[in-house]
Amino acid sequence: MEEEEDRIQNLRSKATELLLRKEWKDSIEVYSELISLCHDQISNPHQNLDPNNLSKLKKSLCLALCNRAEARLNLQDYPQALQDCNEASQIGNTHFKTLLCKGKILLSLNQYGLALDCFKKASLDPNELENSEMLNGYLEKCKKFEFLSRTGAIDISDWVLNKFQGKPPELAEYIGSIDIKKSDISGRGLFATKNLDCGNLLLVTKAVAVERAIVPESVFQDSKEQAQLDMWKNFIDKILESIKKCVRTRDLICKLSNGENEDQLEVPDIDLFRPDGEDSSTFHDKKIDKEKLLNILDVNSLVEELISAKVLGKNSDVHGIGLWILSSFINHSCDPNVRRSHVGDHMMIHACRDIKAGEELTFAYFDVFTPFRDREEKAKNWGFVCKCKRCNLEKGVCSNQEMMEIEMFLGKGLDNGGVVYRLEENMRRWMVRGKGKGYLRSSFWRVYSEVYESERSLRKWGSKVPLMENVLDSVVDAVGSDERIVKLLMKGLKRKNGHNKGNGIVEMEKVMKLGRGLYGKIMKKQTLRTILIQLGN
Ligand SMILES: C[S@@+](CC[C@H](N)C(=O)[O-])C[C@H]1O[C@@H](n2cnc3c(N)ncnc32)[C@H](O)[C@@H]1O
Repeated sequence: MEEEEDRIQNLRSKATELLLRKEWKDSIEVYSELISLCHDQISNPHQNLDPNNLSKLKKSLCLALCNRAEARLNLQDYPQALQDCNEASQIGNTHFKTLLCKGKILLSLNQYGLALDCFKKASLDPNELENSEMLNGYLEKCKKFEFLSRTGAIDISDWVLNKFQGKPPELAEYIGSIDIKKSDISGRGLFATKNLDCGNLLLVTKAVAVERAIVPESVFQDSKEQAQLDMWKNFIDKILESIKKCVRTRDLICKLSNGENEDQLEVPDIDLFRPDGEDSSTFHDKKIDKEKLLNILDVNSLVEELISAKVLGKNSDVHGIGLWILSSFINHSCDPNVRRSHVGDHMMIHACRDIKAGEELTFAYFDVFTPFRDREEKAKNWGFVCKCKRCNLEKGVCSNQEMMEIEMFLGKGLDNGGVVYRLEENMRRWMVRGKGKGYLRSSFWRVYSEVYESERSLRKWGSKVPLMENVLDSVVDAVGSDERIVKLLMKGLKRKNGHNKGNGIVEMEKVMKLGRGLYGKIMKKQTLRTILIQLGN
């Protein structure tokens, strides 16, 4: 018996030393040995332990489990760390260290409400007053995140005003008024469950993994391709690592499309994707083969679009690829109604126009300011034929002989004003009206924008082409807000009002509405105004 006690004592000292040295993997190994020794001692029927020894053993076991959980937490192995904490709580359910560790794990898993309960319980321990400042920090963070995940009241103004420097703001995950349903476009899609205003936040979701690399535009094509290949390989490794650590992540990834028989796929309950929802124990230990995983990543991974890169023209050489699970249910449309923006590893989705309850949410997988045939090619690279309303309409128009001629002229450097004039004339003859006009103008955005940007073109064609404001209104109506529209509008305003006279209130209101469509209502009005003015410079 004494011998066993000495062994326990030795293992404990060794493990503690490793833990203090932050040698997580080694400390886990020694703690595992210690834990199984404690288990053997407690359950051995020949031991005849007196209550005092039994209580001492249980205390050692509880502490070892909790310390192993701490080491696992540091390796981001949350499910196993949580299991250790749960076992430790069965032995001593008010053990301060266990409650603190469990709270930290739950916070990392974005389970804010449950984490808050742990920290609150820990704060009741009268023997831990010296830790109250640290505990208050966690309590405040949990309360803030719990509020944000319930309301989506996110404001990133300070970071934006600081020119996106420093660490991006910490965001809570948030699922707004959305649901997963069968889609008329393909397979499943995300849908609005209530009427939404342009700019409303719908989803904040953290990536399973993101891999970023600097790929300078100036390098040779070969080096660029190699850098992208390396990035993709590292990204896959990161995903494999997350899957190995967490059955829940693996099961959720398994629910994504691999591009085959999408219409037969089941429609999962959106609650499965809520961090505070299902417990990981309800998930099944299914295997996912590597080929299926690669197909899933191929269909669902997205390239980051960084706000800072777009607004300030900075970091444009930084490329990132990531997998965001819930937003992977969003189908593409060339006439999208939501947009995404990226802050750190979080993707935020907001309405880029007013949306009616029951409408499917769609964003653009690729640039929609390009002619039908280019988009058709891009969709093909994604592995699908686009079934959106706009493509259906343009498919008919674009097979028209005259339209083909116009497209041919585009490549031949013909006067852009002439192309716009012909296109407008033809739309009149083909009786293309309403949204259809906006669709075609968006498809030929390059020529329209070049005409409106050039004083020379405007002098020559100004009386024969429609007013820029009318064209921009129809394009916004067709494809929603876009940086390029705001840029042109701001330039037009400058031209009209002169450089120093400021912008008209009514016009600025219009630009602000476009800004809300671009970035969502996640910034104070003044901050949004500042970045929109920068966009026009
Ligand atoms: C990221 S997933 C979108 C969610 C998917 N529909 C599902 O059920 O999981 C991308 C896949 O959806 C389909 N898809 C998305 N947008 C589409 C569109 N506009 N037209 C046709 N298929 C589309 C394609 O099969 C594409 O590979």
